[in-house]
Amino acid sequence: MKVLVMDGVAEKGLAPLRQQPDIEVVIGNKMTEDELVAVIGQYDGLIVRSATKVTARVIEAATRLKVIGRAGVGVDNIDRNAATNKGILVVNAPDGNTIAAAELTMAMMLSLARKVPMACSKLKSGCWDKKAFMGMELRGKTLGVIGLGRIGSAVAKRAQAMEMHIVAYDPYISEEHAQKMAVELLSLDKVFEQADIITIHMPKTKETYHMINKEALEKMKEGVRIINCARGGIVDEPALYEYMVNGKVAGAALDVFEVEPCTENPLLQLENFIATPHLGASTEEAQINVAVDVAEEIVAALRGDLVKNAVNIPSMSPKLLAKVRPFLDLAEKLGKFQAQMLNGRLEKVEVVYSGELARYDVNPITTLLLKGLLDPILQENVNFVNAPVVARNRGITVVQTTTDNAEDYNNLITVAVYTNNGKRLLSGALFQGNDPRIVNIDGYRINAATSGHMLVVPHIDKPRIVGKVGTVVGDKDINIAGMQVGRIELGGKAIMVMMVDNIVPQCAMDELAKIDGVLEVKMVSL
Ligand SMILES: NC(=O)c1ccc[n+]([C@@H]2O[C@H](COP(=O)([O-])OP(=O)(O)OC[C@H]3O[C@@H](n4cnc5c(N)ncnc54)[C@H](O)[C@@H]3O)[C@@H](O)[C@H]2O)c1
Ligand SMILES: O=C(O)CC[C@@H](O)C(=O)O
Repeated sequence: MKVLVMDGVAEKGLAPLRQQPDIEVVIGNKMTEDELVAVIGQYDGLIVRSATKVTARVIEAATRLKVIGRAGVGVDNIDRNAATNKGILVVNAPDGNTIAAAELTMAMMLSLARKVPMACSKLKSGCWDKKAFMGMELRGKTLGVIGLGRIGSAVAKRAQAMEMHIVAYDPYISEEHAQKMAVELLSLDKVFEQADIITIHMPKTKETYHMINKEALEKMKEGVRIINCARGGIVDEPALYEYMVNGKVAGAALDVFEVEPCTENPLLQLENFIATPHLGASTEEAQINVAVDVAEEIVAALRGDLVKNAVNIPSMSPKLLAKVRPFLDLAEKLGKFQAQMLNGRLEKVEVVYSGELARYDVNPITTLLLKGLLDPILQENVNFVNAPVVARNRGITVVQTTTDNAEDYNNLITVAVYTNNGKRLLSGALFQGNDPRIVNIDGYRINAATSGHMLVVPHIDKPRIVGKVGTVVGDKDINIAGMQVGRIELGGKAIMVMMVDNIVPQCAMDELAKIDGVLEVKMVSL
């Protein structure tokens, strides 16, 4: 396998990749989109920071690519929709540069308050000017944090040590988190009204694009100071320029710009404006951290293991993953089983999670079930990343529900698939926490393993059917390893599940179908 590493990702952090004997690491130089399009087809993995743009064209040309890793947080340089549609996993390294970005924010705040960069450059130009650089203390001032995630929280904590009062706006975090941090959660307008300094720590999205615009600046305090170490484009730069020139904004510090690299921006001419060239993550520690994190994720993804920081699939903590993992395997097997039992065009999938499972986030389990179900029946590659999108694109309705009632089991996954020819039901459970079993097919109770080859024969419950089926299979020199028969009532419909050591050939299946009382014959290999 080959992994292309772009954008000067720290070599020291690539050790987890370099240690893999079957993975070749190729360090790429800066490339245009066309150049990347020309070479990307050779790679199984790609690692970028922010400079390389992984566009839809690049993804289209990436015929073997399985994973794109971002050595950092923001994935706005990667076309996630295109990657998801193609089944390419996108992972990031969200924790490694939190402190670096928070410390740069503190540096920006202190620089704005004490005008350090301006005083320094004046002195270096030969002018000892004490009067021009009267500063402001941070103690007692109100800091408005917009986006109280990892970096926003780290900034709040540091600012509290400087005896600042912290208010924050973040519609997606809990009151409890804010309370724990001793941060007052307010509406955006209230933050604008109260803050002496505003610092931005959220992603660039449709919602946050130009959030700091004329209207917002109008609502802020006279003499406000603004910091953005998150993403360019959240601050409307011409509006900021206008409000700095008219004096409403006393100072601003930007590490990120709408267009980067940024060397021509009018803001750079302003005395009270501080700029750095996207240095938030530029510490040796952060670069090694993010490189190690992303390299480990790439290895996991290429090995088919679940990753911790996927941005286009449901993620889970390692602790939760350990608990849920056996259910993921069971769900995939149930999907695969159903795929081989299907008769007709798939229209709807209903999954019911019962018992202890109802306590977990079941979305990833449904995703694996869909992968198991759709991958064998579709021409396109269906994986953990694109399974829900593939189902949606094909008009297959997916419904999932949870219930505490698992009948006789501690946990139970029941999947009903609906086709134009009717409904097929299958249930599986984990016995003793890690022994996956199929416990019900179309309402017939059975107890079958989720591995190997199975001949599934719905039939009429009457003498000599089992024997005849066994004879046909035996005549083909196929060993029968075990058998289960499930029936609801004597003489009614029943199901036979025969565990066989080899796949039963089609000619034998045709012969079986002709046996009087046999209703259907399906070969299932898990
Ligand atoms: N300058 C740099 O080099 C650098 C380095 C690291 C991270 N970053 C950027 O910093 C930002 C924050 O990173 P993080 O690790 O703290 O991410 P995070 O995901 O931990 O936090 C982002 C927070 O923003 C909040 N948010 C989302 N939409 C919002 C909205 N409309 N209004 C208010 N809050 C909103 C989220 O709820 C979340 O709490 C990201 O954009 C990241 O790309 C920049
Ligand atoms: O890689 C970098 O230098 C910047 C990373 C930063 O913007 C991020 O979002 O993690």
